[in-house]
Amino acid sequence: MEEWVEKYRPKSLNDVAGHNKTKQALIEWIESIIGGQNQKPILLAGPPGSGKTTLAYAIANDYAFDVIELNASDKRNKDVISQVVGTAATSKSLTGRRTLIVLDEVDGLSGNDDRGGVAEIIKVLKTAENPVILTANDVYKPALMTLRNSVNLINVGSVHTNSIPPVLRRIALKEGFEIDEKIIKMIASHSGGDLRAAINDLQSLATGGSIEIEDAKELPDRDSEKSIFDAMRIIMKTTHYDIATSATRDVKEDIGTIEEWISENLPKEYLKYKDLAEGYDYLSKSDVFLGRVYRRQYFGLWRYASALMTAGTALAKEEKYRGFTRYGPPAIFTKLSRTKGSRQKMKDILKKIALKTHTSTKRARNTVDYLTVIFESNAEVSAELVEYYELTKDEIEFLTNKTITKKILSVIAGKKPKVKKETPKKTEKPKEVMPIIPKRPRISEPPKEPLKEVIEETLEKSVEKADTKEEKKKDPKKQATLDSFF
Ligand SMILES: Nc1ncnc2c1ncn2[C@@H]1O[C@H](COP(=O)(O)OP(=O)(O)OP(=O)(O)O)[C@@H](O)[C@H]1O
Repeated sequence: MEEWVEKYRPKSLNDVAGHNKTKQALIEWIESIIGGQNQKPILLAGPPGSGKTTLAYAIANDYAFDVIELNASDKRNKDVISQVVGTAATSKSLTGRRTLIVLDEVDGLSGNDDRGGVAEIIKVLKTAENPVILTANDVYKPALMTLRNSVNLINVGSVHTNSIPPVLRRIALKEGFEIDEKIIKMIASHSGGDLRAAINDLQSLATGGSIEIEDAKELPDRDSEKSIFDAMRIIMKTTHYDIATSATRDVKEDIGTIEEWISENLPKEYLKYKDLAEGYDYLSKSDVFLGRVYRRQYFGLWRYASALMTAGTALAKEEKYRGFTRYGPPAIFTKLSRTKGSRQKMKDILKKIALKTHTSTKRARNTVDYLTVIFESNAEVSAELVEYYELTKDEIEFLTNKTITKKILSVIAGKKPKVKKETPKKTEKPKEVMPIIPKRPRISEPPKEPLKEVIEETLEKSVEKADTKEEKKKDPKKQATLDSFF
C-alpha cells in the first residue's frame, strides 16, 4: 500500500502548509544563487514531520532544479559525498537542469566519523558550487557545532494546528471518503504539529474501515510525550544508528514494553526473511542484557540492551522498506488482558493447593496436572481431593468440564449424612453415650506420692550425690591430671 505521506507530498511551495517565512527565505536564497551569487548551504532544522524535506523538494521543483538526495539510509561515506556534492557541483545534470543537493537527517552523523562524518561534509560543502539544503531535527547536538558555522540556519517550527485540517480534508477528498469535521480536528490536535503523523493517522483510520470518532479518540497523543507509534516508525524505517537509539528517548513506555512492541511489529515491516532473522537476533541479544540488568542489578548494561534493541533491529535491514505499515500494540498485551479472569482463577486454585501441601504455587502446578487426570478417571478419589483442597464448583469446572464436575459433586453429596426430618419423641430417653476419654500421656500424670514427700526425697538424694562428688574430688588418687599419664 502506498504511503499517503509520499503520495500527497506537496510538489510546490504553494502546497506546503504554513511556514510562510521559511518559504520566503528559501525563495530569496535560490534566486540569489540563480543570479550568480555565492550562498552558504541552508540547514533546515525542525521537528520530525514538519516539512523540511518537502520544502527542499518543493523549491527545487518550482525553480526547475533536479534533486540529488543523500538520506540517512544511503551509505554517506566520504567518496559518495564528494562525488555527489563535489564533482557534480559545477556540471549540469543529464536533463540540462541545475542540481539541488539535499542531505537529509544530518544530525544522524557522528562527529568524528572520518568516512562521511560532519568534518568531511563541511570540507566538501566548501567546494560545492551547487546549492545544498541540509535537514536536521536536533541542530544543537555537539557534533553539529562546527557545521552550524558553515550554513545558513533556518528554524522550521512544527506545523500550526490550524494548517493541518485543510491538508487532511484535501487528502480525504482525493481518496474519495467522507470524514467528520470533528475527527479531522481530533487528528490535528493529536498530531502535535507533526503533519506526517497526522496523515499517517488518517491513513491508518481509513484503512481500518469506517472512520469512527471512537477510533480517533484512541489516537496516540503526540503533544505531551513522543508516542510509541512514532518510535516504532523511526526504528523500523531508519537505517541510522543515532536516529534509532534516540527514537525511544522521550517515550513513556518502559524498556520491556518497547521490546514487546518491536517484537510485534518487526514482521510487519521486515518482509525479507534475512532482515527479519537478523532483527530478532539483535532483539534476543538485547533481551539477554536486559535479563542481566534485572537479575543482577547491573544497570551499566542497560544502554547495551537499549542500543541492541533499537539500533540493532534498525540496522538489521539491508535497505529501507518504503510503503505504509500499520503498527500495532503487542498481541500479548491484549491476550493477557483477555485471559486475566482465567489466570486469576488458576492462581486461586494454586494458592489453595500450595496452602494444603505446604509448597510453593509453582510446585502446586504439578499437582494441578495430576488433579485433572484424576478428575477424569476416578470420581471417588476426586471427591476426596476436592474436599481436601476446598475447591469450589467453578474451580473444578475450570480444571475439567461440566459433566465431570457434576459427577464429583454428586459423590460428595452422597457422602454427606442425611438429615433426619422426624423430630425425636419427647418421652423417649436419649441413649447415654459413654464419652471416650483418651488416655492421658504419661508425662502429665500426677505423681502418686504426696508432693511434699516427693520433694523431700529428691532433695535428700541430691544432697547425697553432692557429698559423694565432694568425696571423689578430695580423693587424690582418683583425680586424673596430665602428670598422671607420665
Ligand atoms: N508543511 C507541510 N505541508 C504539507 N505536507 C506536509 C508538510 N509537512 C509535512 N508534510 C507531509 O508530511 C510528509 C513528511 O514531511 P517531511 O519528510 O518533509 O518531514 P521532515 O520535516 O523532513 O521530517 P523528518 O525530520 O522526519 O525527515 C510529507 O511527505 C508530506 O506529505
